[in-house]
Amino acid sequence: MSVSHPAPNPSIVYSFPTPDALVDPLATFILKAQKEAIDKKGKFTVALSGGSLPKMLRGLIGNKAVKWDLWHVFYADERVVPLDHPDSNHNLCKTALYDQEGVSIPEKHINTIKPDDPDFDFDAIDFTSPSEDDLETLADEYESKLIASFASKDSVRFPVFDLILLGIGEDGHTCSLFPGPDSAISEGAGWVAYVQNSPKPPPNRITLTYAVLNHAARIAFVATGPGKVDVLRTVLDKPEEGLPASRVRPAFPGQVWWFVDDAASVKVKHEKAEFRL
Ligand SMILES: O=C(O)[C@H](O)[C@@H](O)[C@H](O)[C@H](O)COP(=O)(O)O
Repeated sequence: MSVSHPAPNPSIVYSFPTPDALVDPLATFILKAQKEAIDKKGKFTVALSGGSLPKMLRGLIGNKAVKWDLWHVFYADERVVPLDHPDSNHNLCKTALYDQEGVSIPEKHINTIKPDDPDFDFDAIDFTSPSEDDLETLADEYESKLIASFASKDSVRFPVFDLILLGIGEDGHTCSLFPGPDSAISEGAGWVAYVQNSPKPPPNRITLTYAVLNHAARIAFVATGPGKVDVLRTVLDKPEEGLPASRVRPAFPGQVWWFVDDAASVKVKHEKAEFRL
C-alpha cells in the first residue's frame, strides 16, 4: 500500500524596504514561535546559523516577552574552529546575542560543538587540519546532544525543532549544505554531517542535514542585500534547479518563511505576503 505524504506548504515571503525594517517583524515572528512551543511543551528549541543572521536577532534584545531561560539552542551549522575563534558561529552568536544585556539563556542550554564526553579533548584538535576521525566524532557527539535534548533515537526518528533560522549564500548553500556532488548530505543521512573542503571558508564544518531541516516545525530564512538577488530568484522561482536552499521543504505542517529586503527580492516573482501575525 502506498502512503501519500501531504505536500510541503509553499514558502511565505515577507520583503521589507531595508534590512533594519525586518528586525522587529523577525523578533515578533520568533516570539510567536516561542509562545506556541512553550505553551505546548514548556521549552523552545531553536537552531541558529552564522553569517549575518545573529545580528538580525537584535530585535529580541531587551524584549521582556522573550523567555530566555526556556530557550534550547543548537547550531544549524558550525565551523570546526575553537569556540572563541572569530569564525565560530557560537562566538558570533555569543557576541551578538548571548552577551547582550538581559539575554540569559542558561549555558547548559547552549549546545556548542564541544563534546560533553570528558574523554574527548576538544581543545587538542588540530584545527588547521582536523583529522577525519575528529570530524566524525564531532558530528556524532553533536548528534548525541540532539538525541539527549529531543528524546532517544528509538522513540523519535528525527528531532523536530520549533524553529530553525537559516541564511543563504550566493551559491544557494544554506547551513553547510553546499551545491555540487558533495551535497551527498542527503535525506538518507543521519542528523548531523561533517563537511571538508567547504567552498566557503573555513573548510571544516559540521551541519544539520536536510533530513533534520525537513522535520522542523518552522524554518525562517533571512537574506538581505543585492548580493542575494540572483540566488533568491532561483531558489524561490525555480526550485526545480535543486539548490540546497530549495531542498529545505519541511513536510506538512512544517512551513518555510523568508524574511528578506527589497534589494534582495527585487527579481523574485513568487508572491510576497504582507507581514502580519
Ligand atoms: O556558517 C555559515 O557560513 C552559515 O551558517 C551559512 O550557511 C550562512 O548562513 C550563509 O553563508 C549566509 O551568510 P550571510 O548571511 O553572511 O550572507
